[in-house]
Amino acid sequence: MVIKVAIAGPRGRMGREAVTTIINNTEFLLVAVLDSKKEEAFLGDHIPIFTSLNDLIYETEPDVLVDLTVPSAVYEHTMIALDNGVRPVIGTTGFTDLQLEDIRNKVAEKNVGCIIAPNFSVGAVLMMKFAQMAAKYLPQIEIIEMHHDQKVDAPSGTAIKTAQMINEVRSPAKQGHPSEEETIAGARGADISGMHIHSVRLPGLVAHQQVLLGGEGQLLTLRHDSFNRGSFMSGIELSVKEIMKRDTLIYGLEDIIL
Ligand SMILES: NC(=O)C1=CN([C@@H]2O[C@H](COP(=O)(O)OP(=O)(O)OC[C@H]3O[C@@H](n4cnc5c(N)ncnc54)[C@H](OP(=O)(O)O)[C@@H]3O)[C@@H](O)[C@H]2O)C=CC1
Ligand SMILES: O=C(O)C1=N[C@H](C(=O)O)C[C@H](O)C1
Repeated sequence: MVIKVAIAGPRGRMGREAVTTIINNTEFLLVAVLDSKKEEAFLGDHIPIFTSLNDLIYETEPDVLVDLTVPSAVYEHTMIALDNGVRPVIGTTGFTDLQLEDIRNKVAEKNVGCIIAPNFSVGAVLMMKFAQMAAKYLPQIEIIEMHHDQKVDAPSGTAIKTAQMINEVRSPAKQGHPSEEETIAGARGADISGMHIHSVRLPGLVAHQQVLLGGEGQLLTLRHDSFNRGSFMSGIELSVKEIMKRDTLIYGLEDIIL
């Protein structure tokens, strides 16, 4: 069975690459795209462009919605898709905890599968898993994530997910000197249960993360680099296929890759 896919955010850095990936895969049919504006009726010569997700779903009946947009739009897209029985595969980052909880409840209510993947690259998923394994033994941790300077959310979804996975094995604990003080606000980065996340934004970067785990006289560094957005495409293809078999919320690709 060919899977009917719609993509939200087709002009973006990720969306452009995802359009090509989905079109080139004979297991999928790209039925429509959702954009924030409509300068033309079609993408290429025949893929209709919509600015309303409700209209897109009504007219083209996709099985799966791949969302690669912005934090301010993705929650509404996810809820509309679930309400209409369309399975969301979400790459967009920047969800609040409350939004994630709402989506979890909506998935349970509708029995429609949904994947929220803060990072689609297998190397990044492995880095997060290795960090979780290592955190049992080296629980003093700083995460440094580095991205291109057009990214709107900080910290990255990957860094937050890494900290959440580490939190499953690490008890909350303040790190550094007990009475340390920031003389310039933000110097120690964001604090998640005592771990610190530092966000770097520079032109030329794509997506990079280091997890530093310190111990007496030693440092373990786990590092992953995405040098281009092709690194995320096999994770999108896998997610689209996998979500057709699921009816729960999958938050993080580790649950289907590892
Ligand atoms: N999970 C993963 O592996 C990865 C996730 N990401 C995440 O994916 C998202 C997109 O990243 P990136 O491609 O770099 O971002 P871009 O800013 O390049 O692309 C976002 C696109 O979404 C469009 N858009 C904005 N609002 C809407 C809307 N309401 N409906 C439809 N389209 C809309 C924008 O159009 P316009 O500019 O005209 O408003 C733009 O074309 C980010 O959240 C990023 O963090 C990125 C890489 C990998
Ligand atoms: O905005 C990006 O580029 C990326 N966003 C995701 C994130 O926030 O973790 C995934 C990857 O790091 C690229």
